[in-house]
Amino acid sequence: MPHITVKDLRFKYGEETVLDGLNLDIQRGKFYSILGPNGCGKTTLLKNMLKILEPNKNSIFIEGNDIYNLSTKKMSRLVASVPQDTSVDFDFSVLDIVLMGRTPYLKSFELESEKDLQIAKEAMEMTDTLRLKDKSIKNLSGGERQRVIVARAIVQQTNILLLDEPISHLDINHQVGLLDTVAFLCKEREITVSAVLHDINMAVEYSDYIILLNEGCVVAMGTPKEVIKKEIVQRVYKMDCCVIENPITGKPHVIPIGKGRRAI
Ligand SMILES: Nc1ncnc2c1ncn2[C@@H]1O[C@H](COP(=O)(O)OP(=O)(O)OP(=O)(O)O)[C@@H](O)[C@H]1O
Repeated sequence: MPHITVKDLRFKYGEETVLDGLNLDIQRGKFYSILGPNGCGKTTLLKNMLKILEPNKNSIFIEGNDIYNLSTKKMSRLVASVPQDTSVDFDFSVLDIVLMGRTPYLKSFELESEKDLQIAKEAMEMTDTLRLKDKSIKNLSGGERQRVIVARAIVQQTNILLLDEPISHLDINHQVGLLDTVAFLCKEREITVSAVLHDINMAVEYSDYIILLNEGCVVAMGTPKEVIKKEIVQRVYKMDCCVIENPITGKPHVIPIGKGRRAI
């Protein structure tokens, strides 16, 4: 059975159709990247999978259970997420923010245990945020804050991780570090990952499968080699490009050709 099934998912904001009958089978322990041009519905899809937006009955199933019928508490033990906007209004320390990921496991007013602190410490080491633990979340850079919110999602210890542009604020070293961590969780702990990414080449290197969306529909889904082809990328992103083979990994590598780029 797929870990997550999306069946004919349709979603409208008012009269505007944004998701137009999506079908996906997402397998356990695999890394899926969700790609597609701005406004094609990637975040809306993730928000439906998280029940931040209310999906229709019989349209999203986790381990065979219709999420329509799952409580918020049950959902928070099944799915952790990193939103696109990681800004936090409250003046909490980084450690407090990370520990919030343990809330689904605590009773009302119960304090975190030594084990919770240990889980938080491990996640902070994985995301290179431990040295920030006593700082206020309000005083972090965008990239530091993004890594803290990833740590919070990791401590939730769910089998599903949904990430919305998790590397958008990170320098290249932390981009690779973060995707390495997520890929490690995927492989070693059998966590299912769906990450919205804009960097096609990063997605190719880290994903088992790519889901390519356009105008609320799945245009292609498959391995990076199956999906990242010149004709498909040019058509969906409406731009000229060439796709070469990455000399190190043998995977497809997209080189965009802007109007200002000259051939040698
Ligand atoms: N709250 C909202 N109310 C009305 N329309 C919305 C709302 N949120 C998003 N939309 C519209 O829905 C469409 C899909 O938005 P969504 O955020 O899912 O796209 P996306 O693929 O994640 O885009 P991006 O790559 O720019 O983040 C867009 O046309 C957007 O303008």
